[in-house]
Amino acid sequence: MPITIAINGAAGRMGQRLVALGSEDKSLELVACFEYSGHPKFGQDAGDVAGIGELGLHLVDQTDETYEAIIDFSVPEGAHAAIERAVQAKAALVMATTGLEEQHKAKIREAANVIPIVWAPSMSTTVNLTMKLCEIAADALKDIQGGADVEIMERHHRYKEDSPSGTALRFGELIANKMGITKHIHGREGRPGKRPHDEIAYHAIRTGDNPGEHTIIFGLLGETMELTVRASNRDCYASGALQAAKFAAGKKPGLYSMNDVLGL
Ligand SMILES: NC(=O)C1=CN([C@@H]2O[C@H](COP(=O)(O)OP(=O)(O)OC[C@H]3O[C@@H](n4cnc5c(N)ncnc54)[C@H](O)[C@@H]3O)[C@@H](O)[C@H]2O)C=CC1
Ligand SMILES: O=C(O)C1=N[C@H](C(=O)O)C[C@H](O)C1
Repeated sequence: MPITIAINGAAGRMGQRLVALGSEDKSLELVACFEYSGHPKFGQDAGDVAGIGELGLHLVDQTDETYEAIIDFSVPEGAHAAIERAVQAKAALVMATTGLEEQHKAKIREAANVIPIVWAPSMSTTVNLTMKLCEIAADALKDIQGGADVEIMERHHRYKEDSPSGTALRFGELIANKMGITKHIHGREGRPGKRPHDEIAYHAIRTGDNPGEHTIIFGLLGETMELTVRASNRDCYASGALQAAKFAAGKKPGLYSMNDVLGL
């Protein structure tokens, strides 16, 4: 039997790719497409909006359908609604929205007591693999003579609302934990003076339609290592989220990561 899924934020850039890929996947059945009622395409057929032709599923803000998993790519308020929907439906939740505030994060942790939740700032396989590689690098370089400076650059499309990306922040958190770094700064201007070692700096670039790239720089005296991971379109995130929904449906309550989903 296919796993029944719902998508929250279904008319968005990511939502449309989830509708397209989710409706093609024979192991899944797309049963609900949620959207904000003020969206200009609210009420329209979700397949038409996604550019794949009529699916017979409309963009709604409520439904009588039951589903085993809900995938959220929306905004913080939408994420809040998705958590409530998942708890009410006793469904698994895939939480992909970034830029969440502490109140939303606390709500996710609380909900994980009653439902299974996969929560990750990036559902991409190569991004999660690069995170592992960065942890290895950070561990190896933490005590290197002369020190290793870590800086994180990310590039995204002009429409992105949060900065730096959730993925950049996660890279920084993982590296900081390994290297014992406590200071996180965002860009530099004026005369900040000599760079302290105990610092990770984030640089966020917003141009055009870039679907996302991250470069993590480990700068030593005499040599530099850079790890770059780059999406060429959004399907790496959408297919990862669908894989996460299959993984989580029917699992016991708890918080799961993409490492759990991907077996990394
Ligand atoms: N974890 C991951 O792998 C990835 C995460 N993201 C994150 O996903 C989020 C969405 O990204 P995009 O699709 O590019 O944004 P988008 O702005 O194109 O789509 C967001 C959609 O959510 C809808 N929405 C707003 N309020 C809502 C509500 N209360 N209930 C349901 N839907 C609501 C909007 O109308 C819009 O259609 C962002 O936070 C982004 O950073 C994006 C790509 C990958
Ligand atoms: O908004 C986006 O587009 C993306 N957001 C996520 C993030 O903030 O990390 C993931 C990906 O980089 C695309």
